[in-house]
Amino acid sequence: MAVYTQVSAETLEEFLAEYDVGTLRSAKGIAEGVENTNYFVETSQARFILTLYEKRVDVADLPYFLSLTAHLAEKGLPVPAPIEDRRGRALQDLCGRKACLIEFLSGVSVDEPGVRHAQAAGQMLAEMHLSAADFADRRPNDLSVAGWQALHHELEGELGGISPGLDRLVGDELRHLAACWPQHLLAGTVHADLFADNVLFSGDRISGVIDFYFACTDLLAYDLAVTHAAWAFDGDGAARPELGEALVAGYQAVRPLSEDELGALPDLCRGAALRFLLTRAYDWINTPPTALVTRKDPLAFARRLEHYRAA
Ligand SMILES: Nc1ncnc2c1ncn2[C@@H]1O[C@H](COP(=O)(O)OP(=O)(O)O)[C@@H](O)[C@H]1O
Ligand SMILES: N[C@@H](CCOP(=O)(O)O)C(=O)O
Repeated sequence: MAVYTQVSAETLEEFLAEYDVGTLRSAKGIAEGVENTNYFVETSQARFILTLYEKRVDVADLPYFLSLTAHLAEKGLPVPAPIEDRRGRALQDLCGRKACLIEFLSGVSVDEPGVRHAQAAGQMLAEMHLSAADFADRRPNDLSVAGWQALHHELEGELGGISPGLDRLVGDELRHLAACWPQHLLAGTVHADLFADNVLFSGDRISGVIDFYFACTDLLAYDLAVTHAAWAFDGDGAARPELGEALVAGYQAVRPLSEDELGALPDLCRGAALRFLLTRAYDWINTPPTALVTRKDPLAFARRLEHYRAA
């Protein structure tokens, strides 16, 4: 459930009156998602998503995220463009939150992706990397090695409560990654959270890429590693190598990886698995049982990490 902030029909009508988008026909809260409040809005002219940014999004980052999606949409990628009101403003204040009216993209996310989905996801990721090459804004990745160390420090002593040995696994892995994390690979603008629930498909074709709220400036190959950790395993965490291969092949069909990137990929995948292990563990420990949000299982990424370490 992700409708944290209620918007009445009257308030929404007033809000839409600032835009050239027609008049309100219907609005419905969207249950999927965890971070923000999302409404599906239909007007006499078109369909939209209305997002109200909740507490975990840093308001100072919003102009970066909105400029990036506008940039990619202008390049013709299926990325939801922020809609501007008559005065040219995309970022608004609504019901005590920052808010944005966003282009609606059709399609559905796939629960159990197949090889063709993974191949298309890899291709799309590379297309986004190329299309963002001239995007000038920068945002450091606060969830890279230093961020993982800080998270581990906060969680120390508590990880064992999730699973015995987890604290040791994370500590060992952090020491390894801090010592070998690549510094000189090609960097650029990355999505950093391209999980299957953020990719909309119409058949085998990608009709939408959403949720750019972890986007940042980091190694392009790390973004591929994040996508690998997200896509190349089944729901129980068992490896699906054919999906991983299809993903990397799709990526390389658009942007071939350098020798150095290929060589670094195993460690980058370990880092990606650790990143989601840590953020999920943080949420696991800090989300009160009464919260509306369903916590995601950190151990699914501990299993991925073990897989990458063994490989
Ligand atoms: N531009 C869009 N077009 C169509 N559906 C969207 C769009 N943006 C979000 N959604 C829908 O809203 C849901 C939640 O969006 P998401 O950005 O993942 O939320 P959160 O950031 O809270 O996790 C998605 O699963 C999707 O169904
Ligand atoms: N993809 C992350 C969680 C981020 O949540 P999202 O709903 O904003 O994609 C994970 O699976 O841990």
